[in-house]
Amino acid sequence: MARYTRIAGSIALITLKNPPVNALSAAVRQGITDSVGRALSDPEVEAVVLCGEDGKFCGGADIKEFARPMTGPGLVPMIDAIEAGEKPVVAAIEGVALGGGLELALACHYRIAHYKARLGLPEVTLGLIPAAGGTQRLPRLIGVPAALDLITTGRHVSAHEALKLGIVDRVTDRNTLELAVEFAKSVSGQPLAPRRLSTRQPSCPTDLDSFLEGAMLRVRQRARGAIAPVACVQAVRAAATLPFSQGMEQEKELMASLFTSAQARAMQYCFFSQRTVGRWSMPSGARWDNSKAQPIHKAAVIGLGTMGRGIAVSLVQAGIPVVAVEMETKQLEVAKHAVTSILEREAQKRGKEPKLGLIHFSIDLQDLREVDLVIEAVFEDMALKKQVFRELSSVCRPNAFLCTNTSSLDVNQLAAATRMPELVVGMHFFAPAHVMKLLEVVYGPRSSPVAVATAMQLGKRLGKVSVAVGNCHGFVGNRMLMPYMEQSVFLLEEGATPEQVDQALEEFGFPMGVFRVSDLSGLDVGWKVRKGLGLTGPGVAPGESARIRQGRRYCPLPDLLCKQGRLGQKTGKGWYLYDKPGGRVAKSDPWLHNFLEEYRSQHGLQAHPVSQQEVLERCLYSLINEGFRILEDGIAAGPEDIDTIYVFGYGWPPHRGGPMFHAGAVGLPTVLEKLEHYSQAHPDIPQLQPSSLLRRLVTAGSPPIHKWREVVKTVHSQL
Ligand SMILES: CC/C=C\CC(=O)SCCNC(=O)CCNC(=O)[C@H](O)C(C)(C)COP(=O)(O)OP(=O)(O)OC[C@H]1O[C@@H](n2cnc3c(N)ncnc32)[C@H](O)[C@@H]1OP(=O)(O)O
Repeated sequence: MARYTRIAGSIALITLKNPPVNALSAAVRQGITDSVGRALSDPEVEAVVLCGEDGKFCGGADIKEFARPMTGPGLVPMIDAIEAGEKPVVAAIEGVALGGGLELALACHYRIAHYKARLGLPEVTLGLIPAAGGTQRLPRLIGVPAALDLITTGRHVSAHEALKLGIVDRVTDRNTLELAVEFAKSVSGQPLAPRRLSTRQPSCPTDLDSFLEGAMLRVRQRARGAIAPVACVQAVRAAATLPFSQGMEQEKELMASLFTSAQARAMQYCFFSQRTVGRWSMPSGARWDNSKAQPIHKAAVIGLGTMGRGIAVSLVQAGIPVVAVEMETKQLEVAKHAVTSILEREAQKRGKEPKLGLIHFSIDLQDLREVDLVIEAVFEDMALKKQVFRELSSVCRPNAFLCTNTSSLDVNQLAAATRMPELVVGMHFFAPAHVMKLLEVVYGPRSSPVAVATAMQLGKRLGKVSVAVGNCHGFVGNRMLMPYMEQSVFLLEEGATPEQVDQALEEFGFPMGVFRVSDLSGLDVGWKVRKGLGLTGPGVAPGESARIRQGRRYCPLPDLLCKQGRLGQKTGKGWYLYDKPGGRVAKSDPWLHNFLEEYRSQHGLQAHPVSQQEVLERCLYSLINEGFRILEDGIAAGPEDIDTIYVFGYGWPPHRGGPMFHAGAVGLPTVLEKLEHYSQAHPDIPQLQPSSLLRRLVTAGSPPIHKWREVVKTVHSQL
């Protein structure tokens, strides 16, 4: 709803009231419509101030209403009435003005923002366009290039950037409402026509066509297959080339085709999943709302390789003092130089001073005595990590939280090496750790709820999307990746090329196919893991067949490439060829194609044409199947957790919701049928055998994804 009050004699104050973000629900739209009508018809009112309760202007249209039939007044007529009114309306923007919230502010004749406010049109991240006039008014206010940037990326801008761009008229560190009221009085009686954005001409680049073509190319590259960014460009083109009313018609048509699309559903599911994972729970019954996080005043990172450096940068950027530890002076100096450069570069990008004073570099573990939390990021070796945890346990305060950044090792074994195993959790960051949004918080059987709550809270402070997961090899993300990667190399044995597999995955929407990713991260990473698991190297029993391990099919191709020194981009060759070591542009490598042919003939393998459909079904359904096993095992609390991990950490296209959402969208019976088909064709690949949870869900009539937890619960209660 909206509250109407009269203040300072002649000012009508309209306050949006819909906690927590004053979203524009039907009741709020009705409240605004009624209040604006009242203010315009009251002869004693000279001007209007529009604000939001509790320091938040407006978080936009009410996303929860999107799935229901529309009721109440429409957003567009409400907004148009404000702009057309004969009394000045000033938006007092505190907190957020996002989506429909910013569109509402754009219809006001003046905008005043608190310096901490954030503004933006994030509809594209929900699979939509800003269709309450945002695509038509913003270009008319700040010009086509700047508007296109905001609309196609959905990024939020600070109040100061908004002022520079011309979105707001004033930024204040005073009481925004008081200033807005003073301002409203000062502009009362001034002509309103120039303030109505719908009447302005947008400023366009001289080469508009080529500018828009370039923009279209970029959005298509950035999010392959996503339809909303394309519609954003089309809507802004309409703003640049058509009169306002026709532009609005186009905006409406484009929105109509997006609103009910599968992509919009998927992206809105992602939005709510991100919030669902914040309400974490553990099988013990510990939850986000009954476990209290401890404050972290000072942290430490031990091991300053690529991951440790990124984690240290993340902590410093969040304003947390850090002790950064390496074992030897020489390594410490190299790391210090690298971390300082990243901090300086990142600060420059944000127009801020680097917080170099917050980081202390050391080779002395005694420097960790005062810290509240340590994140270990040493080499991925169990014996070494255990040694580090033993030392940390004796050096650190008894109540210090000890976290490991391991990507797959057993957190419980590390906990066992300490005096306080309940204070040990995994904090699995993703490279580069200061950029990637995902954090897997891994709890072992002995991790205390306080330790989990503290790691989750710290993740939030670092700006991460934190997901609490159970302890198993590879946790959630990497565990699901294993069958996916296995399928991709099996497909090479059967006749596919890396190019074909990558193309299929990239057309599905991944930014990079599996082989390009492998070249980028280095083939030796997986090689080391496989050695550790006894799948290759000295751990393999003598006489064991090259293509069978532990009784199941194994593909030695990645190991063979590693043995030849083909480790990916860093050596200039891997699955692809690069112009030099460290080169980034992947080219097809005839050597590799010959190598594959020789390998197949050596092992008596008959190559057959592999279709794009087979690539997708085998790679994606084996990954999804593992996701069902993870749910069955209680390693992830729900499908939303898995999907959030994949969208934020593994490049799963958000417009496809995440692997588990995708399974639901394809249809669980179809996924089951395909897995049955492929597992019959490949009985030596157990990962293709459908999980019992998938079977149960299909038997239960394939309920919608938000009901899966109930089926999982019945599985657990029967165990
Ligand atoms: C014709 C169509 C015209 C316009 C279309 C639109 O306006 S689409 C909506 C555009 N707006 C957005 O995309 C903003 C979405 N919200 C956010 O980005 C953040 O929630 C926000 C506002 C920055 C606040 O972040 P914070 O971290 O403080 O809170 P949190 O995200 O946990 O949200 C708190 C609860 O509010 C719910 N919520 C947030 N925004 C909306 C919304 N627009 N509609 C409905 N509900 C919203 C959110 O789900 C949380 O509730 P919970 O029950 O915990 O899930």
